[in-house]
Amino acid sequence: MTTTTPPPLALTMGDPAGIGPDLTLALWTARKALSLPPFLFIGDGDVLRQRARALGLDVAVAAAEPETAARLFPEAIPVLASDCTVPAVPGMPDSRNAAAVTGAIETAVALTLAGRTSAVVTNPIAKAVLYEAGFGFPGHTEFLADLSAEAAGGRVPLPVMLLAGPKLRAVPVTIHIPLKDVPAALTEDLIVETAAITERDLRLRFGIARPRLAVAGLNPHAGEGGALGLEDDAIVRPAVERLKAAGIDAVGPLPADTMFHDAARATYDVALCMYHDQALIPAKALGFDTSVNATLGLPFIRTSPDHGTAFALAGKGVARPDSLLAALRLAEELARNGQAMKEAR
Ligand SMILES: NC(=O)C1=CN([C@@H]2O[C@H](COP(=O)(O)OP(=O)(O)OC[C@H]3O[C@@H](n4cnc5c(N)ncnc54)[C@H](O)[C@@H]3O)[C@@H](O)[C@H]2O)C=CC1
Ligand SMILES: NCC(=O)COP(=O)(O)O
Repeated sequence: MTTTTPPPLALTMGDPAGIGPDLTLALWTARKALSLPPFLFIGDGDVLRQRARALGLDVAVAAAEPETAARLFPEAIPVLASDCTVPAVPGMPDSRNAAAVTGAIETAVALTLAGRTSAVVTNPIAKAVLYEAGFGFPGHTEFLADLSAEAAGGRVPLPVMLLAGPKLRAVPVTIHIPLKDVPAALTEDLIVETAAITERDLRLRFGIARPRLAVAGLNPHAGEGGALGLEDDAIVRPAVERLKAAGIDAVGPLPADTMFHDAARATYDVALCMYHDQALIPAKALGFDTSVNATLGLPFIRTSPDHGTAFALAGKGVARPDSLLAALRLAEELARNGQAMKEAR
């Protein structure tokens, strides 16, 4: 059993004009009551100071390194600088600050891979704002996979998006692509690889001894025997058969419209969905404030709130910090499980 204090979580700034700073401040202000896990905020300290003033919060901010963050945390928000180019105005994103946003993510990954922070927790980014500045990835998920290549042995790992909440865990097999491109992107291999990563991470990181996977069909009624689409029988069903042959507890293809009600959800640990909204609509409908977006398949732990930048709420003190809190707690738990696994080896 270890007696050492685990490294802090690395919490990235996200879009400085979004609600990330509000949520960070709200949680830190309630740190004692919440027994908040210590984090190192990677971003612009002035953004936190200015937002605290706007919200009437008495918050101290202190320059820190991972090694000093936990000691400083009771008195101040520890900040490792990734500074904005122009002042951040709540609700008014500016692509000139893109380098500070993406730089914070890069730093968080590097620190976590080096073992100096225990997990990456990301505040929301606005994808379109980053695209304007030339960001070449659809979102965090794909960017984080790219940043993992060296640590993963030189190959960009397949990142798996998991929405995890108290009522549902759901994984979209295809992620940030237009709906019209989904059928072509959906292959037997992609389903099998995504399912295998999900099964392994649920077992090893989440401690579910034998995860039960429910695999959704792509088409209405899972294709209705081919009358409503061919992909379910041609692609999804053979993938499920391969998973079963590999010893994974998988069923499907299931009609997606009847797999998210209470009784259906009780029969599985994770729903494997064929496209983004098939997974994220039920996840957010069942737990917008309690679900966490975690990335599986990476050589480090990453979690995030399930929501976005909510620009209309930034600087107003009304954004709910529950999902970010859940993300910090899940990151702490997964890091603890990972540490216990290492020590048990
Ligand atoms: N992990 C990430 O970085 C994510 C980023 N996004 C980005 O966020 C931007 C805005 O996306 P939207 O689709 O508008 O989603 P959004 O999640 O920002 O907002 C959707 C609705 O939920 C409300 N809302 C969101 N978070 C809230 C909170 N904590 N408390 C109270 N109400 C909250 C908003 O006011 C809005 O009505 C986009 O640029 C998108 O790319 C979206 C999802 C995740
Ligand atoms: N809708 C979920 C989302 O956009 C989050 O994506 P990511 O930035 O975590 O890849």
